[in-house]
Amino acid sequence: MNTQTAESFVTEDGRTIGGVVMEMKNITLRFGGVVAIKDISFDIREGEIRAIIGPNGAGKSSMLNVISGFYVPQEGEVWFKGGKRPQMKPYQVAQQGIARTFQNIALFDGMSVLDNIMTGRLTKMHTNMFQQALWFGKAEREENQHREQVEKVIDFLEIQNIRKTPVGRLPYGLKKRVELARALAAEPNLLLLDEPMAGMNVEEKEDMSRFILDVNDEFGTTIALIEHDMGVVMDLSDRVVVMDYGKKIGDGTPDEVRNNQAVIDAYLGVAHD
Ligand SMILES: Nc1ncnc2c1ncn2[C@@H]1O[C@H](COP(=O)(O)OP(=O)(O)OP(=O)(O)O)[C@@H](O)[C@H]1O
Repeated sequence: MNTQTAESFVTEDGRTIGGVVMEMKNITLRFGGVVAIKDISFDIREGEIRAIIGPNGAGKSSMLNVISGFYVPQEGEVWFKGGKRPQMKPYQVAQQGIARTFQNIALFDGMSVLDNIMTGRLTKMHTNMFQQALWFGKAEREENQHREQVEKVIDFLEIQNIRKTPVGRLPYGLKKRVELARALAAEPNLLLLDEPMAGMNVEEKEDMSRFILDVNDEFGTTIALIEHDMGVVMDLSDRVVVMDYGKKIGDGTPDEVRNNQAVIDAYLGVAHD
């Protein structure tokens, strides 16, 4: 059954949230005897900022990896844009307009910021290496288009001054921003952020929060993120899924989640079934 809901609504801050674009239905994921995700269902609506939170080991990264095609769940279905998604490789998921960043930064340290961001365009490249090597007109035109998009992202994230710097020389907070830039270069409809503020100081977190809000606001990009900093999550998100020991224990607006007893218990370390 297609359970996609069509109603859209306008948030208090004037953003339009559309119908459901992604639906996780009864997802279970096991690693041998470890059940990382137990029968979890939730949806993501177009244009919203959706957080997945929970204590360490709750299964959050595993869930993001299911969405991005890195892990294949043993049970359950992933629905995207109203259709059941067949089993896909991560690059095929990326071609559907889903981009991600990683918990542990996954950039090429020896390459410049610009070249790292260019790799975000790979799923959109049509000419092959032979054509590029010979610099045929088509390849040249395509290269220019990619460069244009990358330059837009560099301007947007205010990293012009480091565009030629090798990534390995950058401080942590800026590396995280370059990772975001690479994901944005793919012009995603759905952006997955795995702990975008981890290891950042207060100022860097404020910058990153602003960029996430701006991406959502200016490009209408739907965002699903995992984040440990509660203040940040509650400020940024439209809705929050809470996981604990692989189960979903809460789902709703930040206020609803804040007042959910099971969530309060999980964060205080109170045992529950
Ligand atoms: N590749 C894997 N192989 C085996 N077990 C795994 C693998 N990935 C995750 N797990 C296990 O699945 C469970 C959920 O892990 P996961 O990393 O998804 O949690 P998390 O909520 O993202 O944790 P954290 O906040 O610490 O990153 C944990 O028990 C973890 O040890």
